[in-house]
Amino acid sequence: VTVERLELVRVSLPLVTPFRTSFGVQHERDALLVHVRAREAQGWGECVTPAAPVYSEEYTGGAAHVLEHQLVPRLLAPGRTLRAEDVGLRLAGVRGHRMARAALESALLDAQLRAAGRSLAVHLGATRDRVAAGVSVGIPDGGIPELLEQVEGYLDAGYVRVKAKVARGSDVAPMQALRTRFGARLRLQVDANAGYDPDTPADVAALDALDELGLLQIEQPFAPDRLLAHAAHAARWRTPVCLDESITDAARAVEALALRACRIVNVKPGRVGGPFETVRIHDACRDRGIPVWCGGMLETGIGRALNVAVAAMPGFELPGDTSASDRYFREDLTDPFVLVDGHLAVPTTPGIGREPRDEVLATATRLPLAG
Ligand SMILES: CC(=O)N[C@@H](Cc1ccc2ccccc2c1)C(=O)O
Ligand SMILES: [Mg+2]
Repeated sequence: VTVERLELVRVSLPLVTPFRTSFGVQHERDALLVHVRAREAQGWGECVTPAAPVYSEEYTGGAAHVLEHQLVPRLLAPGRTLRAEDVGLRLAGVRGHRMARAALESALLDAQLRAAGRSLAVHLGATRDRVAAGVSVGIPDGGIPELLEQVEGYLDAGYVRVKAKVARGSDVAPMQALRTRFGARLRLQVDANAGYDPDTPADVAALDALDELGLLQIEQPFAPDRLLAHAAHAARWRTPVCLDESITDAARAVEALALRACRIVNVKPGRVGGPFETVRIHDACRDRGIPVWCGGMLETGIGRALNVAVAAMPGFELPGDTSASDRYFREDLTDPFVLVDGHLAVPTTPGIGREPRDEVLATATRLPLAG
């Protein structure tokens, strides 16, 4: 497509319930979107960074800065007519900033596919027209009683599996309470968001105790770079280790698998640099018989639309965190994703199949990057 105007759009959406993880608590989603106006069509992408560098090194202010001062100028230097497939090449000289890149690449791909009248799901070779939805449950302020209440509500809503956040001091007891309340049949996994230290005996003891609870996975117990530590403990545990923050791109995924650091991968298009790196990770895991699932970063409907199309790809055989819009927002930025029989419908219209609603955009701040 030929880019005529490129803007950053920043909008904050309140969360329906506070979302606490081992790295902090969120009360709203401060979203950063890339809006591409090309001659042929418009496109939208979402940068999944948190407001602070607590999940990875990236954060929204830094992403906005690197997009404005580094990524967009490089992208448009050779000329404004380009394909989404060229973004990786044009940004090849830049290290990291994968969440910022992902927003740019997916916005361009959205515009390109809209211009071609082709849905993202078809473009990605999706094989499903609806995807099973799991749910990620934070550490509630109200402790175990509130956790049981929240999980009950999500199971009633139809979510097919529950992922519970764990952290030092909030791990074995709440998970045992879920087992006691919902029985061995509850499809339950945990996500530590890198909150434990492999060299702290008490931390390892807590994880060893979680390993006794028949969980589907233990996600990212240790820091993202500690692949050997994950491998050492994965070998001791019955419960498969899933990595999220560690898996920054396909090359890292291949190394993590070769080191046996994990047996499952949480793939997030917004984390790994965009749809094309996502396909590379999907293919690398599939070639090695490693199941993947699509994680979430509290995206608005823009990022959620990308995730749902990705979750419909063949290798995404495990339910992910692509929950319905109302899990996070009373009013989504786009038409909502609604849970039906525990599944979300994959958009079939051109591009990502969602765009921001004008009334919510009215509250947004715009930063022109190229025009
Ligand atoms: C659904 C889920 O658990 N997501 C992340 C954690 C997470 C939590 C809170 C966030 C807030 C702002 C941006 C990104 C965030 C990511 C995860 O899988 O590890
Ligand atoms: Mg995670």
